[in-house]
Amino acid sequence: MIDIVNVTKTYKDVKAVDQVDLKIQSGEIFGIIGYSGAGKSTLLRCLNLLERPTAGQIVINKKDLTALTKQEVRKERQKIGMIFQHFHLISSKKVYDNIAFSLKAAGKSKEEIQKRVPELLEMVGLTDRADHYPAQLSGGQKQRVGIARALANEPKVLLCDEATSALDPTTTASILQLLKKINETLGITIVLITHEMEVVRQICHRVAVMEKGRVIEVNDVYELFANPQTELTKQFIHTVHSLTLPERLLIGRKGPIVQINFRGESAEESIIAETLKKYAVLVNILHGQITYIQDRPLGTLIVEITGETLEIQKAIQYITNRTDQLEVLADVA
Ligand SMILES: Nc1ncnc2c1ncn2[C@@H]1O[C@H](COP(=O)(O)OP(=O)(O)OP(=O)(O)O)[C@@H](O)[C@H]1O
Repeated sequence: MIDIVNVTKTYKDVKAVDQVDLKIQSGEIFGIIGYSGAGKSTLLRCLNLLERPTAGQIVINKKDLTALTKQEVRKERQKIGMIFQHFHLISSKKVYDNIAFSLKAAGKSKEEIQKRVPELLEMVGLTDRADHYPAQLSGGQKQRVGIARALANEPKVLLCDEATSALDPTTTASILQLLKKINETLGITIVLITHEMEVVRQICHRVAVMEKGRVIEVNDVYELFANPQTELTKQFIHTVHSLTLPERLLIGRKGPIVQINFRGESAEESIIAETLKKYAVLVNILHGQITYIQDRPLGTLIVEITGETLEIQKAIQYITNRTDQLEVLADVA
């Protein structure tokens, strides 16, 4: 659906985007995560040619946008909606007219506009706010207007530029749910950029991690959480799923302390109970967490295992075979 082919964007001596290759599938919610300055916004803006790549191609639905004239690009851009962190609404226009504005710009008739705006208001849950001005709305409501406006001309792709970064966690969750609904019911491909792993966890199917203009890791979101390949990805994951054991819990222990990572079905099985039945060990749970990603559990448990050395070794081997990963955090001397 969207092919980003070896795209580079340079500003004087800054390589904001550096040889990025990505394929985004139709109907996907694709996240791009990175710290400030990683090049996310620039890459996103290259997708609808708000920024023209210095090198490389943007191919959407088999059409190479980088090969089109300015006028042709303007036409293609109508098939790509965009929403922004700070909403970019017209403050002097009411909600209804903010949405009608993009329909007018696309040359829609008065009748079409009168039919379409109420549909859009209903879709984003703002039917009763049509006559309000942006200043009379909450941040979440403003973003809903932004979404309605972006969907007005029935785009195939929706680009989201840090769309929830200005919102509180509850409002963020409701906007993400709305985006998910739009993706599922209208089949629109969504590309979103964010610096928050929680946003990726909540709605993305796949994600690319960016650093210094480059994509350093791309994966299905669950796989990325379960098996991160780079330090930066691990840092992002730790913001959502991580366990740090207080130092004092490591002192005076009688057996090894192990961290067990469970994924998929193994997170829901009674592996610890079965270990206790099979081997003469005691398992003392010190810390634990289960995170759900795309409705699949990813669990981490930190336990102390005590008993005879041989039994402990057998128990560790058994747990290792049954789970995704086991790491001995502290062994007894
Ligand atoms: N118009 C511009 N002129 C010059 N340099 C730019 C321009 N836009 C971006 N840059 C530079 O390109 C790099 C990437 O910026 P970009 O905004 O794409 O990163 P980002 O990951 O989206 O960060 P943020 O989340 O802070 O917006 C930065 O070093 C930035 O200073």
